[in-house]
Amino acid sequence: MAEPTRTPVADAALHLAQADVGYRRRAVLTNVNLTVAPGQIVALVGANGAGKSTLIKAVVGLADILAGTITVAGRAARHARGAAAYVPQVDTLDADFPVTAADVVLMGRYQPTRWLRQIRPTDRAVAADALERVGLADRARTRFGLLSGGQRQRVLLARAIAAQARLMLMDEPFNGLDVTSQDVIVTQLRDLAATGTAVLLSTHDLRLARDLADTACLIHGGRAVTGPTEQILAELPSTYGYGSQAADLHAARPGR
Ligand SMILES: Nc1ncnc2c1ncn2[C@@H]1O[C@H](COP(=O)(O)OP(=O)(O)OP(=O)(O)O)[C@@H](O)[C@H]1O
Repeated sequence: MAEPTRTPVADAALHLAQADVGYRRRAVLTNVNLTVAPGQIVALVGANGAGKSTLIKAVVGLADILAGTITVAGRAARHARGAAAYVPQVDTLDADFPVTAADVVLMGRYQPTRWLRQIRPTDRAVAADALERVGLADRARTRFGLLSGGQRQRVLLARAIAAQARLMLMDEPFNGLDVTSQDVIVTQLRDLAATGTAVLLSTHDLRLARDLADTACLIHGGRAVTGPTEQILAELPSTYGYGSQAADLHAARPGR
C-alpha cells in the first residue's frame, strides 16, 4: 500500500525506520516504517495483542528497540524523552497513589535535566491551564483515585498537554469512556494538532480513528502497514478481528 504524503525525515515529529521493537530479545513487531509530521494525527489500529502498545512504548523507552531507528523530533528516541508526552492506558495506573489531580498534571512539567528541578510559577500556571482545558479545573484538589475513569483519562491528557511536547503518544485513550470525556479528548487532540503537535494514538474505535486521523497504521502479524485511514479501514478483513465494526463503518460511509 502506498504511503501518504511524505514528510522529510528531518522535519518529522516521529520517524521509525526499519524498526524492530519488543521485549528483551523477542521482537513483537519487525521492520516498522512510520513517519508522523508535526500537526498530523495518526491512528494505530489492530487486534488485541497485535503490538500497538509495544510500538508506542518503544518510543518512550518502555519497550526495546531491537533493530533500526526511532527518532523523535530528529533525535534518537532515547535522547529525546522531553520531546514526547506519553499517556498510558488509564487502567494500568495505581489509582490509590495519594496525589491530587493538580499534582498529576504538574508532573508533566518535570524535567529531569533542569537545574535544581524546582517548580516555578510558570509551571503551575501551565498545569492549571491544562486542567482547565480538559474541563476539570474544579477537581484540581480531588484525589486522582477518586475521579471517574473518564476524568482520570482527562487528567492524564492534561499532564501531557502541560508537558508542551512536540509529540503526543496516547494508548487507547477512549477505552470505556463516557461521551463527555471522549468529546473533550477529541477536541483537545484536534487543538493540539492545529498548533503543530504530532499525535500518535492507538484505538479500537474505528469510527474515532476515521474521524480524527487521516492516516492510519494497521498492526497485524508482527508488521505495520500505513496508509490513508479510509483505505486501511476499507481493507480490514474480518480476520483482523474487526469484522462487524469494519462492516458497520463501511456501511456508514457518506454516499453509501
Ligand atoms: N512487558 C512485556 N514483556 C513481554 N511481552 C509483553 C510485554 N507487554 C506486552 N507483551 C506482549 O507483546 C505483545 C503485544 O502486546 P501489546 O500490549 O503491544 O498489544 P496491543 O496491540 O496494544 O494490545 P491491546 O489492544 O490488547 O492493548 C503481546 O503478545 C503481549 O503479550
